[in-house]
Amino acid sequence: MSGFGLGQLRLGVNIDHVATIRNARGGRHPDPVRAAHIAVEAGADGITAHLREDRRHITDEDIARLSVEIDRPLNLEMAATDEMLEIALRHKPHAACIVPEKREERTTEGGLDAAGGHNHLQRFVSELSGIGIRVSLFIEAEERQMDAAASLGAQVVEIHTGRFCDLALAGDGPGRERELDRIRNAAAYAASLGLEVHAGHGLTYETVGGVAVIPEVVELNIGHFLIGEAIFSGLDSAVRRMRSLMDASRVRQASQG
Ligand SMILES: CC(=O)[C@@H](O)[C@H](O)COP(=O)(O)O
Ligand SMILES: NCC(=O)COP(=O)(O)O
Repeated sequence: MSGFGLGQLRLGVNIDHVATIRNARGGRHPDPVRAAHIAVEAGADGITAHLREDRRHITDEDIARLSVEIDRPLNLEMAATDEMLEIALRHKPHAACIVPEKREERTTEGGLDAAGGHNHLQRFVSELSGIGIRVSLFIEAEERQMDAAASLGAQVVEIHTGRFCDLALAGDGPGRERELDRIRNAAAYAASLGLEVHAGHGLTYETVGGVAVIPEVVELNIGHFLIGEAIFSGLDSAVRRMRSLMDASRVRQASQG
C-alpha cells in the first residue's frame, strides 16, 4: 500500500546482478528467475532485466523464462539495436525500456539521447508500441529529452537518478539537492506532456525517499543495491525494507500536504 493521497508507487526489482554472480562461475546458481519469484513475494510490482549486447549478466534464456514463469509485468531493458528489437517483439514483455549501452562501461553511465537520436529511435518506439509493448526511454532529467520522448510516441520516461545517488554517496548535500530539484522539475514537466514517469539507477535505502516523494513518479526500478543487501539480509528482507521505505516516504509527504 503506497502513501495515502499520492498515487500508487510501484517497485520494479532489477535482477541483473543475480546473473552477475551466477555467470562468475558459468553455472545455473543463483537463478535470476528464483530471485524474481522471491522479489514478487516480498512486494515487487514488476521485474526489470537488462539483456545487454555482451550478455555480461542476463541471458536470452533468462528473458525467455522470465517471460513465461513470472506473473508480474516484465520490463525488458534493451539497447536500440535490431537484435534486441527482434527479441523484444518475440517475447512481448509488458514494457521495453530503451537504454544506452557502451561495451566498455561498467554500468549505465548516462541517459539515452532521445533528442539527438530521434530519427534512429523512431522505428524502435513505433514497432514496440505497435504490438502493445509499453515503451520507456531511460533519459536524463532534461526538458528537451522529455520533449523528444513525447514526440517519439513513448508512453513512459525513466529518469536517470545516477548523478543524484553519486552526489549523495559523496556527501555533497548541496549538489544532491540541486540534482533532486532537477529530477523533480523534469518529472513534473514529463507528466505535463502526458508521459508516465519512472525513475531509477543507483537508488539505495538512503536515497530512495527523496525520489519516492515526487508525486509524478509512479515507478522506481531498483536492482544493484538490493542484490548487494540480499547478500547480508536476504532478498526477501531487502525488498520488504525498500518497499516500506518507499511507502513511508509517500505517507509522510501526503500528511505534510
Ligand atoms: C538503465 C539502468 O540504470 C540499469 O537498469 C541498467 O541495468 C544498468 O546496467 P547494469 O545492470 O549492467 O549495471
Ligand atoms: N533502470 C534502473 C534499474 O533498473 C536498476 O538500476 P540499479 O538499481 O541496478 O542501479
